[in-house]
Amino acid sequence: MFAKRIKHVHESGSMLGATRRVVGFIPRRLRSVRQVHGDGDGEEALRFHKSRGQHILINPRILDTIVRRSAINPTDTVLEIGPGTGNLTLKLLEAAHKVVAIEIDHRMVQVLEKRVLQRGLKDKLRVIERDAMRAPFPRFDLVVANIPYRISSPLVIKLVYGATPFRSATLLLQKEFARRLLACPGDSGGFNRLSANVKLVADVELVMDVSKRDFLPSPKVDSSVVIIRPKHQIPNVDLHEWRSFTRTCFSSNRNKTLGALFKLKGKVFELFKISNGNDECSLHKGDEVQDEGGLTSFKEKIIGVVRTGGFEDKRPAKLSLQELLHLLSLFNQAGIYFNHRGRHKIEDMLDDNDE
Ligand SMILES: C[S@@+](CC[C@H](N)C(=O)[O-])C[C@H]1O[C@@H](n2cnc3c(N)ncnc32)[C@H](O)[C@@H]1O
Repeated sequence: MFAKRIKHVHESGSMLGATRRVVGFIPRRLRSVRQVHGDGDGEEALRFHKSRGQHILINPRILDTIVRRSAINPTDTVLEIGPGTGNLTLKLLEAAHKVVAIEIDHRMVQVLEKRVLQRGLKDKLRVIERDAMRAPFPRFDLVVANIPYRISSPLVIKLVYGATPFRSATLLLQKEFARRLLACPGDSGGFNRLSANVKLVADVELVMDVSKRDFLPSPKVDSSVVIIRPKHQIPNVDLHEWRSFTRTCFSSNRNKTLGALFKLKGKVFELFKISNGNDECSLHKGDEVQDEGGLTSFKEKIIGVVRTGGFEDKRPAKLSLQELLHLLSLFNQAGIYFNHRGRHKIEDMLDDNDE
């Protein structure tokens, strides 16, 4: 109990050292913090929930860098996912025309709104109290956020494959996750389906690494800030088909060759609706192979494309985007298409396992 009531001061650079010293006494498992905001917001007893990724960024230097590197114009509307108690929000409000913040936790919204009101910035903030993965995004120019790491993958996909055009997304992410976004084919950082899907439509830049000590309570992992910028021009490919195709290629052991992957009996048919010329096969997960002769020849056709394209011995995690696109075009030329059950809504895409 002795350490369960801790006082810390938000955002005050002069108090940060003191905060760090206090934080030093917090047991690893501590999840309850009594906060006193440095800007005179009064006491707020808050229990931070690990399950909601509630790790508050307390280092003002990092907060300032995030805002500065986001290059916010005074006319911009910024979307913030998970504003928490508002340390980042207050700085965004000073730089932007408007901030739209989506926060799932009512207690956080209450603290945030109180702090914003006290600063006289209420008119610039719109809070949407919802799960960001379920809420439709409003129009925005930029995203700037220290997000809950649990939703990193679906959130990044929702942004870069979403309908709203935006300039950039500055995100504080788990370090390993950020490295995957930055990875190139063959990198030890782990080029995977997520890397391929994001790289097709966006450029990713590393801004800085952030220590776990810069948060309260301190998470178990280190973090990184990245900036994701949607590309102005993307390859001429059906994005829904591309995503289904990358699911096939990265669906099992990263080290499996494409030859072995596509040879796996049933694998090809298991995950997708596949159209084969006029002879449409609509097989879904769990379906049995009905027409052994027809499907076997179809399977051979698929393997033939992999072989004649020179991809049989190659591994998906080592293929460049150009090579992946080339393989997809070879399939299409052979009358083989990948469509994820014909589903085209972004919400459906979010079920995907990108990691
Ligand atoms: C890592 S904290 C960031 C807090 C604040 N932005 C900061 O930098 O100090 C993540 C915040 O996201 C909120 N959150 C968690 N899951 C969410 C979701 N699905 N949709 C919206 N907000 C969520 C949490 O309640 C928490 O306030």
